[in-house]
Amino acid sequence: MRLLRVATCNLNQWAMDFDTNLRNVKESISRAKAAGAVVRIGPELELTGYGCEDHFLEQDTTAHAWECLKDILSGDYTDDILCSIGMPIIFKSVRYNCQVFCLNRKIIMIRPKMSLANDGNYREFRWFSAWTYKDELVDFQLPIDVSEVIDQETVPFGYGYLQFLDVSLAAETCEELFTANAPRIDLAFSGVEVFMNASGSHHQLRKLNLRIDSMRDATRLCGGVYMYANHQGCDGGRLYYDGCCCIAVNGDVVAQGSQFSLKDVEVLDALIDLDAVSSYRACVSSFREQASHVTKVPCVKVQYKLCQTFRDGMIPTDPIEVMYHCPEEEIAFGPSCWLWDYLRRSRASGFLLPLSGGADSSSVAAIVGCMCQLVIKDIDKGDEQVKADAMRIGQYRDGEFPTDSRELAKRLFYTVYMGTENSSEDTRSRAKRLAEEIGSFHFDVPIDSVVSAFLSLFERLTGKRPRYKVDGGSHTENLGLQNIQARIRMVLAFMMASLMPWVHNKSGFYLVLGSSNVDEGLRGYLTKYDCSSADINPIGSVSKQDLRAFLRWAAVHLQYSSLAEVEAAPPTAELEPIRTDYSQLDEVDMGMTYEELSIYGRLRKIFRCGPVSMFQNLCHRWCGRLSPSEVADKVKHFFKYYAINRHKMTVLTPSYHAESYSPEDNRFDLRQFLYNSTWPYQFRKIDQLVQDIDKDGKWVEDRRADSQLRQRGAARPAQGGGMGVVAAGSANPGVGL
Ligand SMILES: Nc1ncnc2c1ncn2[C@@H]1O[C@H](COP(=O)(O)OP(=O)(O)OC[C@H]2O[C@@H]([n+]3cccc(C(=O)O)c3)[C@H](O)[C@@H]2O)[C@@H](O)[C@H]1O
Ligand SMILES: Nc1ncnc2c1ncn2[C@@H]1O[C@H](COP(=O)(O)OP(=O)(O)OP(=O)(O)O)[C@@H](O)[C@H]1O
Ligand SMILES: NC(=O)CC[C@H](N)C(=O)O
Repeated sequence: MRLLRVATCNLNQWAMDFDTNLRNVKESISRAKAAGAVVRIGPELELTGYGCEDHFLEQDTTAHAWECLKDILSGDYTDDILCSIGMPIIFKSVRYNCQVFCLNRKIIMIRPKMSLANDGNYREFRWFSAWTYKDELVDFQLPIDVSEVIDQETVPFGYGYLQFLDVSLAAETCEELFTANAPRIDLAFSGVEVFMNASGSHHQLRKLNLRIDSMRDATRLCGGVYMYANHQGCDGGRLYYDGCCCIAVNGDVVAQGSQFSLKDVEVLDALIDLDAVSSYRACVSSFREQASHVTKVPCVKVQYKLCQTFRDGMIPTDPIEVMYHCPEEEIAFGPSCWLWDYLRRSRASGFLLPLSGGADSSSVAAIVGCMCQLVIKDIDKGDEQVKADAMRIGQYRDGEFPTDSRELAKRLFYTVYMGTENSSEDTRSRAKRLAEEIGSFHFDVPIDSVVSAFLSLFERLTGKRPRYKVDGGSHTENLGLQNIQARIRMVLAFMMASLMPWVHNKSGFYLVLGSSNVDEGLRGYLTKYDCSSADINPIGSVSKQDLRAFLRWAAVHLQYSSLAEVEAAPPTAELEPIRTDYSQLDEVDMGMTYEELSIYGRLRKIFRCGPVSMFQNLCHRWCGRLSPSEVADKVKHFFKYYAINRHKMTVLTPSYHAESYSPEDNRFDLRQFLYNSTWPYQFRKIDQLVQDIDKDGKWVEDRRADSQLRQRGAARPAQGGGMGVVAAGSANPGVGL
């Protein structure tokens, strides 16, 4: 029996912070060795951090990565352990995203990434080239200072595998796991048993199963061992890399790391029986057939043994049940870990949140509360890094440290209710109760005097005083009066965030948290530069529906029981006067429900629908419920407001990326922001389609019959009728992960 102990890791790297990154890489190698592992893999571009973006264009970045690698190779880190280390490398003036294989203070091979990630949040082609040459490995001349230290001039560079005396291994870098023509197929046919995947992969709600299924499928179809390493944390941007390093063997996961954690380094190891891999492959007839006439893959022969032979007490690691968090937990833990990294790295002293007692800001408050709970749990478990960070941020003195999440929240979390004459006692008291449950330092500040000061100033200036709609004012007056309340809140929030530490004899500043959600952003149902303009926003790409589920979950699991009431209340901005016959409600104001908004959002972004194809899809989906002309009205209404308000996305507070239908304009959903909001061409086409449908009524009948059949469970493929129908509820995003 050939036994191989392998180790993979989650590292919390920080783009461009070479000290932190190098320390974590070294720590992970030391821990892998301590566990007896002879193979260690780290995340993609771990020495620089994955999110360096245009810093990759600077020669310094690559040069510093080489300096860090030289440092590692100068010590005993790589003695008796094969390490794959991720870094950028320039070869013949072209930059590649590489896994560098090191053993016993030498570099034995460099494998450049062959399929770059370029969808959604990823833009690797902007900084790197994909390696496409597959025929042979080429010689790479090492930088002179590295060459002198490790006494080696060149190293094989390119696509290939490492043939040790007793095992063969190869890289498959992040995106390559998800490509149709994955390298592992030819590699497996060439006898490679261990695939080492260095990843930089971010969290997105409900996505983890795609990653795990890909690894399971990869090793189920090809046999073999799959080692997956990932970043974990906020490395300086909107993404949260969600770790979950793992090891899979022949279709089973045998080790799984955490998805959300405050730890800087997590190492996972497993003992693998490699003979089980060859036995698994050799028993599949079709695998044998295909492997017998495979294209030749270049390899580097290494005269070294990595495996151990069986001894008593050496038991290969058993398969485990994979653990998935439910979406509510993902919303709780992902954003709270991201906030913790942001807080400790920004060197701020805490957060300030305008807390309205509504669903959105209450969700953000609960996420900060969850962050405090996680910090206390990790301190209890003995995590010295978390403890040191918490002591510094909370400004604990004389060896004191936090032991209670509410006490910690009191130090690093201000919440402010900023009521006006339009606010209700319900929201005011809900905000207060939630603040008590979380432990935040809460303020209840009436802002009417400031609002009326502005209105008086305006009146002095123009001789006119606007009135609310309910008092006979026009739409413009009504909006103006709402927006001034909202914007005053933003100014006060920033003022308090910068001055409250001074008031409380503390150093530093607080970061203002925003709480607009993805649906409001898409519809533009927010005041530009009001409390939606903050420093960072943990829920900016979470949908209202998911937030409501989260609130129900958090009421129980985070023990903030007031959230149940928050969730049950109808969403309202409370910017207009409440009368016996009128109270402002979000869904009425918007002219659409949050549920509808979520559907529009998914169709627009995930399924790439313009107005016409959205109309076609919804005609099908809502058939029997709405007539085509009603569907047309709804779609036009949505696109009109989406277009009018798109400019608001350009100044959206940077927010945690959680959703594949995020309309975030800066990095993810790149579109113009000045539209013809009447969409004349597209709306005319929709009108024409409605007319055609109405003309013979046949289409409606067909669709109705279809829908009845479906309801009776008579599943049959959707008859698109040239309508390009997609299932809006489908989990298949059809875009890069
Ligand atoms: N094409 C364009 N490019 C760049 N900027 C453009 C623009 N068109 C308008 N603008 C600018 O945008 C302004 C209009 O946007 P904005 O000032 O936001 O005002 P607006 O969108 O008209 O009104 C805000 C809406 O948000 C709602 N709301 C709901 C819930 C909560 C809150 C809240 O704040 O708490 C607000 C409120 O009820 C109202 O319907 C214009 O006055 C102009 O300054
Ligand atoms: N009375 C208030 N006190 C403090 N902050 C407020 C108040 N009203 C609104 N805000 C802030 O402005 C943001 C936008 O207000 P809006 O009425 O749109 O709320 P929302 O987006 O529905 O969120 P929520 O569900 O938290 O009320 C809120 O999330 C909150 O941060
Ligand atoms: N860094 C990458 O190659 C990313 C690949 C893929 N889009 C993911 O999220 O996992």
